Amino acid sequence: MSTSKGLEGVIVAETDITSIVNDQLTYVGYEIDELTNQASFEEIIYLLWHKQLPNQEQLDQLKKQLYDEMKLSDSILDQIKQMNVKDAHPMSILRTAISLLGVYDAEVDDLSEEANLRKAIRLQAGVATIITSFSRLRQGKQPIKPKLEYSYAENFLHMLKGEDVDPLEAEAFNKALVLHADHELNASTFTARVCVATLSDLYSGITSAIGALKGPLHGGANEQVIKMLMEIGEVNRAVPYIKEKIVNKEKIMGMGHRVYKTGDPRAKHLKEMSKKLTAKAGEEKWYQISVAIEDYIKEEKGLPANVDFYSASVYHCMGIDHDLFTPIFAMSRTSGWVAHMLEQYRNNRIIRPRAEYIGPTSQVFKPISER
Ligand SMILES: CC(=O)SCCNC(=O)CCNC(=O)[C@H](O)C(C)(C)COP(=O)(O)OP(=O)(O)OC[C@H]1O[C@@H](n2cnc3c(N)ncnc32)[C@H](O)[C@@H]1OP(=O)(O)O
Ligand SMILES: O=C([O-])CC(=O)C(=O)O
Repeated sequence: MSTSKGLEGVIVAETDITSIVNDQLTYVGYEIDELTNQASFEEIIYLLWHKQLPNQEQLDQLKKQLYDEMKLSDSILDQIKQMNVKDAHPMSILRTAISLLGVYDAEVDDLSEEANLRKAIRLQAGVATIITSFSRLRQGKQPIKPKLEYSYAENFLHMLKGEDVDPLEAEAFNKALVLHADHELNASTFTARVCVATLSDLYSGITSAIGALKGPLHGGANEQVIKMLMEIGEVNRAVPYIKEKIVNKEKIMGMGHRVYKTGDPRAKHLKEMSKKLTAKAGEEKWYQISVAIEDYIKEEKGLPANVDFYSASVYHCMGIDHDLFTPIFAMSRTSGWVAHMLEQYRNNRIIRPRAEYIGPTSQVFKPISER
């Protein structure tokens, strides 16, 4: 048996959802650049779940379904209020609240495609309401209802902030949702697929995936990036700060990728939005510090910025709390997790690799009195 640490380069599934070839990313065969510049997040949800772009009627129906499911029941809201909302990390709250949605779904164990698509809508809508309601509750404010005329991105910002939505922020946020929607067999998507390959349910799959996304080597990196930018504080401190980290053999968050070697094609879009939004907010230094880090790491270590790097300054300049950055990633990625779980159910076999045993052998058991 040969091992591949971290399963690097191992192909364990065929998929017709997302492809990464020569550092080019496509969703169902559409180039990510084209989708980012032209598509709404709702069109991406439809594309990932149905493998085709929606027509106007299909899109309107999806938007209405999402809007209808964006109202959380009082019992779920009451239980969120009972959680440790002041101190717990929002990813822990989200993981628990998504699991609760499954507790209240009568068709939780109906694994038919029709039931799974209904559950998918509840999950995709619920994740937005959970994050925004929780965020308002911990500030002592009441949750805000969605608006039918708003897009998914606009509704999230509206339900979070309780204000009219700024068009540039809505554009940036929609792009971020499109860019984070799916990414082949990343760690959280693989986790979701492993979970449902036992024929467990969709809520369990998303709950497991949120747990995997939370870590700083994966989705949790975006929160670590903003922490780093805040610690650096001024542009002239960026390079000395990074040099010290490298000397101490610490990883620079938002840099490097398992699959991309020349560059993450999503990063440039977020970089562009970071430039625009930091300028609008009069906080250009976050963009300038980010560019200084990116250039230095590229030159010194040959590592590219990944999707988590520039999303940090984008969300910061939109006034979003830093600990909500990873939940926002989860909100977008719910669309991809669902698509992959549907694919797994359609052609399922339990996922059960092997490990090579390297521990002691031929041990003789001694009763506890002799140990
Ligand atoms: C949405 C996402 O999940 S994107 C990734 C988000 N995660 C991060 O940004 C965290 C920082 N990055 C990393 O930890 C890694 O690059 C990962 C987890 C993304 C990929 O990990 P792997 O493919 O296992 O690469 P691995 O960690 O083995 O790194 C290979 C080499 O590059 C170095 N390296 C990789 N990333 C970084 C980094 N961010 N900073 C400094 N050095 C790095 C490693 O130290 C290692 O060097 P060595 O060969 O001299 O020991
Ligand atoms: O693919 C990966 O390993 C991580 C990543 O970029 C993502 O999940 O978007």
